[in-house]
Amino acid sequence: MSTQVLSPPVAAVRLEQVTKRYGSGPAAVTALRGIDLALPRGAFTAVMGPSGSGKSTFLHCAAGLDQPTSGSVWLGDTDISRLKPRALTVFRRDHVGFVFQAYNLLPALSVEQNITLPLLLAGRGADPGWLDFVTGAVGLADLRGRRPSELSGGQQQRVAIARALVTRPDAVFADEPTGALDSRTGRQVLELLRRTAEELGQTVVMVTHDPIAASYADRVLFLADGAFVGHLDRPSAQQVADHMTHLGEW
Ligand SMILES: Nc1ncnc2c1ncn2[C@@H]1O[C@H](COP(=O)(O)OP(=O)(O)OP(=O)(O)O)[C@@H](O)[C@H]1O
Repeated sequence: MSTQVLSPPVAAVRLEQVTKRYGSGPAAVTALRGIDLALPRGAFTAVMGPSGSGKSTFLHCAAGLDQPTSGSVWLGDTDISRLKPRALTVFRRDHVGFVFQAYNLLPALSVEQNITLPLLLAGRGADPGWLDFVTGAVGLADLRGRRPSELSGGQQQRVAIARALVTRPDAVFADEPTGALDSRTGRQVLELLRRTAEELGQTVVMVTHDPIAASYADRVLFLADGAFVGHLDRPSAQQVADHMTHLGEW
């Protein structure tokens, strides 16, 4: 009888003993304290925590925008903490999607040109089927020729989400993606992020201050003083808010 040995699936995002210190000597600040974390493919994860708990630092280290002081960060099967700056830039462009509070669209380019910009920069052609799918999924099929100035804030954020998805990245990292939107438009953007995880199997990691935004995630991780101190699965906004009050001021 043979025994089949199945290797565990590779996590989309994995941090091993990640520490981040800013500065040195008595003024040094330890923003992340030995983070160990593995996020499965296709999961929508929200990260919450009080101001100064290390959320932005975590996102920047996990997404390869900043280097940890020690420890390793893996995206798919690549240890990005070992990459040299040039290789890291190329890796990020091809394997990581970003959505920020500011949409960062290029005003002179059309919706479609903004969406396909990461492919252009990578010297890759767009797969027309995937481009159509992504553009339709974010509800922009009829607006492909418009300029960003001819779009609402929510529509501009949807262009940014499509741009983040177009390379089929290992993970999409979102930093307060609804911070500049009214609550109704914000909910549509959150619903879209949730659908990209559910329907496209896209791994999404979102940092937010907003318990309602966090309640759209499969799992909410709580960060306090540079360490993860708990999580809630598919919580309501009220449960997230209650948990946050236990962590102190926010
Ligand atoms: N470039 C930097 N130099 C020195 N200290 C920094 C730097 N960036 C962040 N810090 C410190 O690291 C800690 C974590 O900061 P970080 O911005 O990651 O927290 P945060 O949870 O995102 O905060 P907020 O919710 O207020 O945006 C804080 O004490 C902050 O003052």
